[in-house]
Amino acid sequence: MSEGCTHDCENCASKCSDKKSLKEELNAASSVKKVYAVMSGKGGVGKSLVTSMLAVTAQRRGFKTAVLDADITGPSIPTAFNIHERANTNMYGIIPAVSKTGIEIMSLNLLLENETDPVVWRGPVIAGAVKQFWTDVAWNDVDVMFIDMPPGTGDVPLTVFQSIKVDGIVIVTSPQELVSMIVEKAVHMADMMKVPVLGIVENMSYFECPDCGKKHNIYGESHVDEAAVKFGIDAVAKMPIDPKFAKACDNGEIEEVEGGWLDSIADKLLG
Ligand SMILES: Nc1ncnc2c1ncn2[C@@H]1O[C@H](COP(=O)(O)OP(=O)(O)OP(=O)(O)O)[C@@H](O)[C@H]1O
Repeated sequence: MSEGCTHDCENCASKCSDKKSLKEELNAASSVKKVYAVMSGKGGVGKSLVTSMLAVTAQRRGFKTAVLDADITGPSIPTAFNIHERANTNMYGIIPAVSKTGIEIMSLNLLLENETDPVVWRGPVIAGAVKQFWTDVAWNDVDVMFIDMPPGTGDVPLTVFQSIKVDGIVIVTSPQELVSMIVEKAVHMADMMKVPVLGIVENMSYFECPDCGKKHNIYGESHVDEAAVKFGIDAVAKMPIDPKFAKACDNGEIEEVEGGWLDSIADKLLG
């Protein structure tokens, strides 16, 4: 152990001979090729909506897709995909739920007796549950997995980056946020974790009048393009405010939503 040991071998610059990786082994029966984390600076900006829509886009493009819902205390992914059953297990581990179009999903809601039960757990227990979604779930030959992260840059995002091999990050913001600051925090965390930020989505960017098609910046002018240039992020997407998104999430119909708002991000992630 070196004198300057930080006990964080993944990110420590010391050249110790006994460096240990904190990365967790994927379940032995699983295969997951690429993993992308979807982050936001605060709750309610549409991170779960963007995660779901990216997953739907990937599945439509022919990639075997999965969603790991790491938003343990506010899981909204199962509802968006109309999944309300409990998860089963077999000799290989926990079997993820499968959506109508074949997307594999794991969320704490699939393990609760009642999906309305609150999860009143401390940080390390929550972080442990997320790790188990990687080590104990039998993901079946997945090409691309999206992780719906809890908002912010706290305990659970840290655990995800330390224990799971993440290939890239997508940041979701809204025009009301101090975009530059939010993006900068996420970019710094990504740098520390040595994971590239591949795209930014500005959700609720504008409202498009259904009668005349004019776009209105309800929450003010967008600054996401400036932030993207500042931090060298080349894939930017803007999603409108549209009640059909909220309705689709609430009714479990996210796989029926059509539109290419996230194509620039999907092109970057999926090629
Ligand atoms: N562009 C949009 N237009 C209309 N409704 C939206 C839009 N984006 C998100 N919503 C709705 O806003 C609510 C919050 O969205 P969502 O759950 O995706 O946010 P979140 O950032 O994941 O929140 P949290 O981190 O608290 O889970 C949902 O009901 C969702 O359907």
